[in-house]
Amino acid sequence: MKRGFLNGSKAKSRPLGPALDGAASTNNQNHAPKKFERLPIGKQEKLDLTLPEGYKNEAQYLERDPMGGSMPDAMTYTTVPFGGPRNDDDPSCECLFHPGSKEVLLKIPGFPRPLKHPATPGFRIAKIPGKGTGLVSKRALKAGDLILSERPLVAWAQGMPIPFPATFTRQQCIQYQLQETEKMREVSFKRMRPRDKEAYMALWNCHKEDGSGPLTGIARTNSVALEGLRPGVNDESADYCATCKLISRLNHSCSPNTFPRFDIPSFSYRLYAVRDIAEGEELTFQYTHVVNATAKRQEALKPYDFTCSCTACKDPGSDKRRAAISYFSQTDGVLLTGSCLNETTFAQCEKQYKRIVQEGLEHLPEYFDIMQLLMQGCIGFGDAKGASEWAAKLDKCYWDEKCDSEKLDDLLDPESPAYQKHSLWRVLVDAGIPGKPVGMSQMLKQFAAMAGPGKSTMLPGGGAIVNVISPSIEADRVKVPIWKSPLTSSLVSQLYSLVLMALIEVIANDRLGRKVRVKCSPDDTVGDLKKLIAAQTGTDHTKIQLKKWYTIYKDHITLSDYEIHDGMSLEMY
Ligand SMILES: C[S@@+](CC[C@H](N)C(=O)[O-])C[C@H]1O[C@@H](n2cnc3c(N)ncnc32)[C@H](O)[C@@H]1O
Repeated sequence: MKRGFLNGSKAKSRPLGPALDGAASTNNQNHAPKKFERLPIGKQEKLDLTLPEGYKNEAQYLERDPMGGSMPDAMTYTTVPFGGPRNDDDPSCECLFHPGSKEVLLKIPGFPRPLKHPATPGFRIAKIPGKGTGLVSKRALKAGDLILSERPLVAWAQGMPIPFPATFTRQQCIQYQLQETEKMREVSFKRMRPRDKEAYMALWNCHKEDGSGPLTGIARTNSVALEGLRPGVNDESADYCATCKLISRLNHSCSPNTFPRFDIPSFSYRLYAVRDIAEGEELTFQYTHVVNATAKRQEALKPYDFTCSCTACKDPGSDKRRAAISYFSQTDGVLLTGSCLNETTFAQCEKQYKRIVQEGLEHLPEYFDIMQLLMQGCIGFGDAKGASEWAAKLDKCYWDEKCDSEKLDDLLDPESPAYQKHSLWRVLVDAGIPGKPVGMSQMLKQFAAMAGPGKSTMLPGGGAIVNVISPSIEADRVKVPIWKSPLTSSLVSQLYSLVLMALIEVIANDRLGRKVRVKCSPDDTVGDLKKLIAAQTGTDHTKIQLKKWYTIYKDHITLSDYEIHDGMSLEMY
């Protein structure tokens, strides 16, 4: 499962989930996988491979001294805790790391720290009709309750540095990748304790006939995304997939009621309830991006050999609500901040919150974001009671990495003096009620604050160019026009919509068939567009060339002069 399972697009709402031990979306294309490319999602066509004579995988895999660090250019086998388990009950995890990952852990004082267990376990293992084994709540759980903590059995690099014979087709490369991956994992497996080996081999495997070996098949069925350990390799494919004895038994739901958050210092997952759960209810997780429409979700779940029959899959109104959730978080929601809400946009945020709850999508980052906005809006309107109710909900979102209880502490009591001192206190009442003017400089400051340090340029004469980098849309760019008259708060929110509408989306295709989608303004120059592409791909913008047929686009010419329009595809070299 790539619960948060590794479905590969936006880290923000990345599903965990089994099966996705490899998230390349390019598996149908006829090119060799790149150096760290993950194994593609889904079942593969099994092929008999004959290697070219004398061909050998030269990649280096080292079993190092337990306290030693990584070697450049070599993968490292290691056990957490380093040096092996400290006693029989100490959970251990066998790892295959990229260079640099082990160093991240060596720097953490007291690594690995003890696991944080709930006072009483919140689950039991049970047979679930039609789903095999699963987990069920042992007692009534509240949103934010810790259900269990678990160190994975294995944490393996998803993309391995496997060189491919030049004569191989893409499908042959994938088969070779499966075979070589299995060999590397066998070394790791041999290092495990007998009872951990047994627990691993007892897990479900839906990749028995596609050329995946047993270790890889089980990892592809059960692994959970593990991020944040790849300082040496600037490539998403260099993330890890972890397989657990318990969490890997969670079955899928499109409205999951749990989320496993990985805690690096203790090298363990903490499984939280994301809403109230009744005693005896099945505990579930998402295997794929659940904001997608039903048909798309069912397609993505095919490799797991089941058809999802959860409430959302059967509710004809669900797709529309999920599309509205997605649309809001990628458009209006991106630009709104607590200090620029008004009655209308606040009401839109409330609707977004209700849709998320109705769809049972509390595990998504969007749930935390919208509640934060609503809390800030209440502060801006001078409503401490309303704000404290949102603060109390936010304070329980332990599964979300943005949850910071210390910051919320002061806001739990509506009588707290922290409200009067808050930088947003009554800003919407004092400066932004409909009809009251909001200064140009105030609006620009809001845009600049959204963009973050160094992302905006104030223009002489009163305009600004702001690059808004939001977690959900990675490189959106907003041009704030020169605005001479004072603005009311409702004009400001209209302006946000206008700015969004004015943006076009251009698709840059590279030679390997990968697509980079960029939102930009028709007034942008080709040079600007290259910078936006570079911001998404992590490449140097001066090295990018954009073409369409025989036209090589020149940096100083605008997109509208080249008649580049919304939805147009360009070739990128
Ligand atoms: C990661 S395993 C989950 C644990 C598994 N049920 C077991 O017995 O070990 C994934 C497999 O569980 C089953 N499964 C998961 N979610 C399901 C669902 N919503 N409906 C039916 N089967 C499901 C499928 O067989 C899937 O391939």
